[in-house]
Amino acid sequence: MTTAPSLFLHGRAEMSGATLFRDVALDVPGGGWTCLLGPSGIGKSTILKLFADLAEGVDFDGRIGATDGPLAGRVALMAQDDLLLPWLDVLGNVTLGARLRGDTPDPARALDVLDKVGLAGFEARRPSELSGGQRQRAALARTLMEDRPVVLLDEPFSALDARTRARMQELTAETLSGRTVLLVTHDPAEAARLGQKIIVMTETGLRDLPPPAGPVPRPVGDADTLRVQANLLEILRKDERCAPLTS
Ligand SMILES: Nc1ncnc2c1ncn2[C@@H]1O[C@H](COP(=O)(O)OP(=O)(O)OP(=O)(O)O)[C@@H](O)[C@H]1O
Repeated sequence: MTTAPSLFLHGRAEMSGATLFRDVALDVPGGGWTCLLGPSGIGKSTILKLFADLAEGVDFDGRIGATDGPLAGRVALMAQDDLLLPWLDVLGNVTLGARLRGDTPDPARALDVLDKVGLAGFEARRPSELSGGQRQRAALARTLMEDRPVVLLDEPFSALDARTRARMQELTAETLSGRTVLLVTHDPAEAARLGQKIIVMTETGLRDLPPPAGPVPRPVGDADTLRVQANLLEILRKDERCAPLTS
């Protein structure tokens, strides 16, 4: 893996003349986890797609990229929709990135990652033969297979039961250690566990919140983590348009 760069997105976005978001100033530190929260429809997924150069139909006016040069070829995106190809089995989906790049797929590594996400024995199934949570873990496995310095995760654990979610957070934090990770989540507990930078996006801008102390993933019962989780929930429940903003 090459060095994990810092990212920036400063600007506004429109689609068909309608504003998606305005005057966002987002800075994502390199080599760690940044968590982005905010109300539904505020533009979080659009930001991930802009970084991945997959924001079809979106007019972005501003500056976006990595501080050390072009981002192209250095980004893996796990979209909100799992985007598993229905005609491929799980193993085929998980090794798809390598085949699309013209690389030799590594089925042994893919089977190891599938084992780690709890899908050992599911490699020959089609996506239609999986539950929602299993599909999401297959998509996670595909993302973890990509050896990219920048990883964008759009609600990657949203379909998982609490126990599996905690385990997948730990696996993902361990696997992506040292990479630049931008995680979109609606879950304050998840942001408090994983965020080294925590940002709430509102209609009027971005608000940085101090993260808990300690390395990620933080223990679920850690007192500082629970305090930040509660604080985040309070902030998300309030009308953010009235809250003081830092940018
Ligand atoms: N293909 C599209 N055509 C038109 N509008 C779109 C399209 N995709 C997204 N939008 C609009 O762009 C805005 C931002 O959407 P986006 O998916 O980025 O929000 P989000 O914050 O990620 O929401 P959620 O938390 O519900 O996933 C929304 O108002 C949405 O309706």
